[in-house]
Amino acid sequence: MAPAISANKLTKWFGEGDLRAFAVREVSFEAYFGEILFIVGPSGSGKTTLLSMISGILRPNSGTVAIDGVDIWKLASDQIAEFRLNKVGFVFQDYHLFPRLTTAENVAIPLILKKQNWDESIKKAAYYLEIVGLKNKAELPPVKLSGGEQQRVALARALVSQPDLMIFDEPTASLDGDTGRRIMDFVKNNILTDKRCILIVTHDSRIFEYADRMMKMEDGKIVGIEKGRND
Ligand SMILES: Nc1ncnc2c1ncn2[C@@H]1O[C@H](COP(=O)(O)OP(=O)(O)OP(=O)(O)O)[C@@H](O)[C@H]1O
Repeated sequence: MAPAISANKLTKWFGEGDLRAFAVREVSFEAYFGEILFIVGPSGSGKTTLLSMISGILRPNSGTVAIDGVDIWKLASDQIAEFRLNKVGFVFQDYHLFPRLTTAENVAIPLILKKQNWDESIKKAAYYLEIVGLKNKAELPPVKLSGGEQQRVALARALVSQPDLMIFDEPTASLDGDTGRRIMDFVKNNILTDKRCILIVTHDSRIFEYADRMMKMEDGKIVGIEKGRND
């Protein structure tokens, strides 16, 4: 089986000439199905830039990234968009929920984008809301939900496409310690499968115990990969 992610000498710079600054330099690593890999490192060390290249958002200047054996930056741009929609589930730090839509409609968005039937999409959204324990909140707008509940709506929305790769950007930053741990317990027990790889960028040391491995970045480079404390 191919690794979930295989990055080879991924490099991204911004600016040209004297102003050229490297955000990510020749980063190579593999991540595997069935693991939770944390990416940690100081602000500005290149974590978001790296995630953006892995998930088909930002084209590298050089290097390659294969997701489940597919070299994504060799795909045509419409295929890259399809890859993003089908293979990657994003959970953003501030959830990115649409305030005027109900919780179920928010979760259904990826299906609507894939031109699936509205009623079917809402039905599937209800199913994933049940998985994240929010079955009875389907009709509410996000503003009526707590921070932890909104985080779970974002999770449900990332799950509806059945992605192989789930990417969480600071998933617990705005949550209290208990809620953060509940979310991470949920991710570990209900979302991680042996066919899924979860990548988490975080500064939150309260959740480091959930990492199978931790990759540390500094100044655009990987300076260490160690086994996490997760057993
Ligand atoms: N669009 C851009 N244009 C110019 N420079 C950029 C751009 N995006 C990122 N950078 C620079 O690249 C470097 C890495 O940024 P990046 O956002 O990847 O770091 P990070 O580790 O995710 O930081 P944080 O933890 O603060 O989110 C930084 O020096 C940043 O200023």
